[in-house]
Order: sequence, then C-alpha cells, then structure tokens
Amino acid sequence: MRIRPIAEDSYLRLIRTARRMEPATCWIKGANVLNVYTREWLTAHVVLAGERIAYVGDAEPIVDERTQIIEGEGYWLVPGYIEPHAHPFQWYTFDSLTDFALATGTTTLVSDTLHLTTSLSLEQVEAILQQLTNHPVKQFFWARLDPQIRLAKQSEAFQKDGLARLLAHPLVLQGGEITDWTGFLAENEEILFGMKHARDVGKRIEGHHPGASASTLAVAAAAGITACHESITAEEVQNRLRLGMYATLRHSSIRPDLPELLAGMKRLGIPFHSSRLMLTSDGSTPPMLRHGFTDYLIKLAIDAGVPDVDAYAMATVNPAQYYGLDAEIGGIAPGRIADILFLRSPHEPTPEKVIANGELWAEGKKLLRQTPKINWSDYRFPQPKERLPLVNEEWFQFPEISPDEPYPLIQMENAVITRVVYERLECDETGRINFDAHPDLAQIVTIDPESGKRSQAIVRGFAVNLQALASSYTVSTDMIVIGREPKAMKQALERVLELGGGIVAMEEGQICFEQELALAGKMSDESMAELIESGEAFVRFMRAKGYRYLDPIYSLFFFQATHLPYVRMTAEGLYDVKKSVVIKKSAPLFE
Ligand SMILES: Nc1ncnc2[nH]cnc12
Repeated sequence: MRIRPIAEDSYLRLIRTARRMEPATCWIKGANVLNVYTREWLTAHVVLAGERIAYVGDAEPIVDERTQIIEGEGYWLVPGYIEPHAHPFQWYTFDSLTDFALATGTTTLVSDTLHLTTSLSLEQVEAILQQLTNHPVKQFFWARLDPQIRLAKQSEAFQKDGLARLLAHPLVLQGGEITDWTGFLAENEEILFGMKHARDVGKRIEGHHPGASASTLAVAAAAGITACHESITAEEVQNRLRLGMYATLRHSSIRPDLPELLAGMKRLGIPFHSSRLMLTSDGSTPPMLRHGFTDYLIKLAIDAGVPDVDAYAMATVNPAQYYGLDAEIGGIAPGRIADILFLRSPHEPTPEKVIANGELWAEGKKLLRQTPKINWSDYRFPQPKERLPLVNEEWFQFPEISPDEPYPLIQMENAVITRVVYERLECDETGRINFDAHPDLAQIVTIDPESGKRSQAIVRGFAVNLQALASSYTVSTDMIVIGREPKAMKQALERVLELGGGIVAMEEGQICFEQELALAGKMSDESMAELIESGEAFVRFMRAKGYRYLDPIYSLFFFQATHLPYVRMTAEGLYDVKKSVVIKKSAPLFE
C-alpha cells in the first residue's frame, strides 16, 4: 500500500537523482545509518529528492547550489518512529499529540477515532481525518466496532452502514480494537459484520484480550484478529506470536509493563528480532509523556537489554510491515518517504533533529515552525451546557440505606479494575449513609442528559474525604461526579458545564483543581507542555486525597467502560459486567 501517489515530475526526479543525473535536494553526508532490513549500522550517504529517499550508500550525489548538505558524521540515523495504537484524546487533541510526536521523532500514528465517532456525523469525522493528513506526521486510523459502553446512543459509526463506510475509508487501516468480546461470543450482528467486513476489504483487525487463554486467542485468530496489545506476561506474548498474531508490547500510564515483559521474553527465549513485535504507549495520559513518546519506549527496551537494532525495528519496520506500509515508511532506503531521525548515540532514541517528508521539522525536541491545525470550531460537538442546562442538588443526595442490609460498593482494585463488595454501612438519623464514619468512601454519580438518567453508587479506593470532583472526561458522553458533599458536587458540575467541559474539584466552596477540556469534554487545545504540568498537578491533588493507584485520569475515564471488569456505571445503573446484570438501577434526572 502507498501513503500517497507521487507526482509525475517528482517520480522522474527521484529516479534521476538515484541515477546521479540530477542534483540531490538534500545530502546527509557519511552518517551511521540503521538498516532495519538487515539490522545493521552502516556508514552511508543518504540522498533525498524532495520528500523521498533517492539513494543510501557510498556514492556521492550530484549537488548544486540548492542542495542542502548536512554533515552526518557523529550522527546515528534511524527511520521515523511509528505508534501503531494511539488514543489521541486524553486531554490532548489529535493536533497536540501529533505535534508532540513529531518533536520527539514519531512520524506516523495509527489512531483511535472514538470520541469523534460518538459525537459527530460520519461526514464530519471523515473531514477531520482528511484534514489531519495535512500534518507532517502521517496519520491513519481505526474504525471501532463497539463504543465500550452499554446502551450507547446508536451513533451511525457503530451501525452496519457506518462501519462499512469507515472501513472502506483509505485512511482507516483496521477494525477494532475488539473490546466487546462478550458481544463477539454472543454473535452480536454489528461486531461480526464489522470483523468480517474489515477482513474482506483487506484491513487488519486489532484485538483486546487481557488475560485471554491460548484457546480464546485461537478463536480470535480464526476470526481474523491479527494483533493484540494486551499481553501482560511474556507467556501471553508467546501465545500471540505462536498464533501468527503481532504482539504489541505496551508501556502505558495504566500498564507500564515493558521492562517486565522484555525480561520475561528473554527468560522464555522469545527472539527480540521477531518481525512481529511492536511497541505502543496506548494512549498514555499527559504526565507519562513527560518522559517522551515512542522514543521513551525504545529507550526502555534498550535499557532492558534488547539489541538496539531490534528495539528500533519494533517501532519502525515492524509496524510498517504490519500495516502494509513498508514500501513507504519504516526504513531508510531508496523510494521511502524521508522520515529520518538524527540521534547522537544508538542508545539515545530521542532525536536531535527530525526530518519528516524530506523537510527538517524539529530540533532539540522543538518544532521549527507551525504545523497545520484542525479548525475545531468547524465541528459541532454537543455543548455540555446545552445538554444539561440545569443541575439539581437532589441528584447528589446520599442514598437511603438500611444498616442491617449489606450495600453494594464499587471497590477499586487498581486504576481501572473494580469489584463489587457488599457491606453494612453506618447511617445517620435520616437513614442515609453516614460518610463521616466512612472516610474512604465517596458517592459516584453519572449523568446522561440524553436518556435523562442518573446512576448512583458508592466507591471505595478513589479518594479519602473527597468533597467534590466533576468531570466530562469519561469514556462516554456522560458526566461523572464523585464526592461526599452534595452542594459541592453540584457546584463542581456547574463549573464543568460553564467551562464547556473539563475536570473540576471543589473543597470548602473553592475550586482546588480545574482543567478545561472544552473539546468533546475530553480534550483541550492547550499545549502538551501545559497539559503535562496540569496532569501532574491533578495526580498530586489526587495523591494528597489518598488515591493510591497509577493513574487517576484513567480511573475517571473508565468508570463506565464495560469492556473492563467487573462493575461499571452505566445508563441502566450499576452493572456487573461478568454476570450481565444491573445491581442497582438508575433513576430519572427529572421526575
Ligand atoms: N480502550 C480504550 N478506549 C479509549 N481509550 C483508551 N486508552 C487506552 N485504552 C483505551
């Protein structure tokens, strides 16, 4: 597959430059160049004709006064990195993630379309995908087959016609990730249609199989799933590879698994030079990006003992091959698009310079000029204040309980996994839960203006003595409010609505944390540097409030995500995912 067609005159120029009949546009003189195909470092000249590589080797090119000559001595050149599994909406936007990626050497992203497809028409989604291709980072996408929440509004992207339309889109490289495995097993029509269709139109299908046995994975492979990024042990990596799947090794803000996975793989003798290994940061939230992006993962791999050439291959030629793009990207070789990173040492994957499409775009982790941006105001995401003009303090009244009857609690096991436990709780004189006797508990309320429903439950493990936190940053289009003070919970939600979306915490009537996320309630147009600072401030705030797990940002995001075990907040109420039963029903917002 080709990334884009080549103009006739550019094609001729490429051939003539390769034949040394025409001058190079750029000559990188005598650098150490990684050959990802033979996995060796070779001293070579790299010669460009416009956006493509014309020649790599010993011969000097023809030059003229317009040839840009870059002294390659002392540099180690590697191909631009490829992130095969991005979720570009974790506070950052598609734009700010791409800028950050470019500055740190990732020149291709394959991205989730989730919050576009749940909020916009397919025409608008397609217009955004098309606009994103103006960015120097090459961008491709996946068509989700399920929205990861129960009783999702029937957005057209998840109907058969919509799925077929998205899967036919030239920028969409795969279907998935298949998070609704229960739906697959129940032979859900749309999911099976989407998988078969992806397969029939020659696209990849990505799985999502945490903890799956070899026999479950075998079913997934039979159904056409070709990669999965959910291995958390080396044995799970091995199971995937043995089935002919690609295993994407993940290091993310909720699962920072890479060093352990690699140590286990060494123990099992899984070859690091396998072409079926890729790396992903799987939508890490801003604080994790303090360390970098794909460059950070490669560094971790090298530090864990992976030979440097194999670590680079995991983030370049392997994903390029997986997506059928290796004639275009993933290597420094003739005919490829010139995405070239200049490193100071093979053990230091953060590039000093980044060439993308034959042009120098970044130096010292800074972009040299503005990249094309999406004009987000052209796209009408539902406005929180219009969806929910009135907030009622009653929604946050504590539930009446009986001190003799065990009450269902959401017990957090880690940042995203929850269980239901039943406990007797102390009540006050009004028959409502006495939160003073239970400092580690908080009320959690989700609000869905479209269905006019609110779900209410009690959570343990999120925070201690938390007065109020409201968030439009959720996996769905709902709002979530957590806390112990109904008045403060109302105020926090009102502030989120006023911001047009975001996360707000209140203490003693004062805002003590605030992050605007006015784009779809999930993203802000602040720079990545600002979002990293703010994300770190949020983590500090939550730690001070007793949060003990890895990533409070993802905790908020996933309280409703029914692809995760074991209890979730849904429009129907508190829901047991394994048993498929509602534990506690939702209530109407307005009687
Ligand atoms: N399944 C998922 N959906 C949306 N964002 C994610 N980030 C990591 N996993 C995700």
